[in-house]
Order: sequence, then structure tokens, then C-alpha cells
Amino acid sequence: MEVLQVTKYDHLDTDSFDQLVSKDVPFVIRDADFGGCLNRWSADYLMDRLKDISVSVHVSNEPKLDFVNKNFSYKTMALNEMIDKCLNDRQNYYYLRSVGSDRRARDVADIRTQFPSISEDITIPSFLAINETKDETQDSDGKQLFSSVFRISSQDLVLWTHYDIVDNILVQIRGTKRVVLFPPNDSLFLYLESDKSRVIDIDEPDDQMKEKFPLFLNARRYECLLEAGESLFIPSLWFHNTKALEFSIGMNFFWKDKQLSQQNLYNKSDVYGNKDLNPAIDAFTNLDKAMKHIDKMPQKFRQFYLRILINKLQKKLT
Ligand SMILES: O=C(O)CCC(=O)C(=O)O
Ligand SMILES: [Fe+2]
Repeated sequence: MEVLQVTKYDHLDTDSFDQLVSKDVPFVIRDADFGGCLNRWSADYLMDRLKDISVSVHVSNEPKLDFVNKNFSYKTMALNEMIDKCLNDRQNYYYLRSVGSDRRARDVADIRTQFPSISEDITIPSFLAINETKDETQDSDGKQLFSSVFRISSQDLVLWTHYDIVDNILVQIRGTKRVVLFPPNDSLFLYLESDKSRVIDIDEPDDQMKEKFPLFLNARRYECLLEAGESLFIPSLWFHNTKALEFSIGMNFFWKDKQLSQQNLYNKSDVYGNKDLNPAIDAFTNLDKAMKHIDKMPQKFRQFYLRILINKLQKKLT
């Protein structure tokens, strides 16, 4: 499989950042200043600062988390215990993706509120021009902070290939992470189940992949080694898969597009940034209804009309 490298940049200002964002292709910023976290956050520092904070953690005895076969469970533990296990437990793999304090109240992850003892270590660089206030009516150039997520993982942990619905900047603070990305238009090659790909081992040799997931080999594979201190822009709908090559500390910031917000296209109950846009959900519901009608017909007619439907959809694709 051919690999396309993600381009890395230095010294971006708002204009050059926005211009790259508008190309809708991932890129890395080498020198974005997210504050003291970049220097201060070591395992020891966080263990000391966050020892009383309890978090829900994915735990698995396999490094590649598999949502189909559910090879992981969620355990609640103190953050210092989690970090200690990441570093010292060689039988199990741990992954933290911080969540809001009260998810039923549609509380999204907010790293600075949920981890106040380290909040001063975090600043969002001004060149990103993300509106950080909760007031969505306030004028900004179109980016509204949606959530900020703390991410810690054991060495070798792989997070499955998925897409998010909002734009994202993933900040690597400690350890190197390999990130593989696939463009939204390659979704038909990824064997999707909802927002996730069923291809759990994206590094399987081509001949084995050909047997199990032949179409996967057609996907355009972008890759980058995200080093400590670097940040990766992940455009909405781009599929991504991450592998911590070392014990890894990071965080990410999701932001909403102002226009899509104003048109009420985002699902209001989305706390993760991965619920499909409202019209897409309506379309899926209607498609389910359409399929019920199709199923009323005998096989020969069903097959015929399914192809007619595919043709209608195909013509919509540009
Ligand atoms: O490496 C990780 O923790 C996954 C990052 C991710 O999925 C994201 O930032 O959207
Ligand atoms: Fe993601």
C-alpha cells in the first residue's frame, strides 16, 4: 500500500493556518505554543497533580482496541494509578479519553474544568482563532470550541479507525504517536460500521488483507509520526487511527463550524463530536423505511430495484 506523508509546517499565522484548513487535508504544526504543558507534563508531574482525580479508562489485554469483539472494558481509577499502570503493567493496555462530568446533561469534555490543577498549563494559541467562550452568538471567524479532551495511552495502544464530525487539533505532549489517516471519499474501502472501521489491524501484510478486506488496499493512506510538541490538524470526516509508539500524553481540541451551527445541522445531544449531522440521520431513517418497502417484493424485483436505487445515489456523487 502506498503511503502519503502528512506535511509539517512551522510559524503559521491565522491566515496561513486558515488557508491550510480550507484545503481540507491533514497537516502538522511543529511549533504551536499550547503553553507550559509542553514542557511540564511528565508522568511524574501529572501523577503528583492529578492523584485525587478519578477517570474512566479503557483497559484491554490486547494493544489494538477492537470495538467489534469488545476486547476491552471500562474501569474507574485514580489518574495517578492509571499512569502508573500504563508505565508498569506489561500485561494490559490502558487508554484514557476524558469525558464530560455529566454526560446525561450533555456535558462535553473540557480539560481545563475537569483537571483544574493543570489548567494553567494549557493555552490555545491565538493563531488558531478559536472562540473559547460558550457564547455561540459571539462573533469569531467561524470556529467555536466544542470540547477539549485529555488523552493518555500505554505504549503500543492502537485506537481504531474512526471519523469525527468536527474539525480537530490533536496535540502530542509526551511520546511519539503514529497517526494514519484516510480521506472521507475513501469510506467505501474501510468496511464501516457506523463511524468506525472493521479493519482492526491496518498493518496486516497486503496478501492477508486481500483475503479479509480486499477493498481496504484501495484506500489512500496518509501517515505521520507525531512527535512530542507537534500538533496535527484532523479535518472533520477524515478517518484516523492512532498508535502510541511510546507511553503517550496528549490532548485535543474539537471546534464546530459556525455556519453549520447556525443552520442547526449538528446533533444537539452529541457529546463526543462523532454523531452524524441531523440531515444525515434523517436520511438514514428514511433509507431504513425505503428498505422495508423493498423487502415487500420477491427476490427478483428486490434485486432489480436495489440496483435502481444505487444508480440514483451514484448519480448524486460528483
Ligand atoms: O490518539 C488518540 O487518543 C485518538 C485521537 C482522536 O481520535 C482524536 O483526536 O479525534
Ligand atoms: Fe478522533
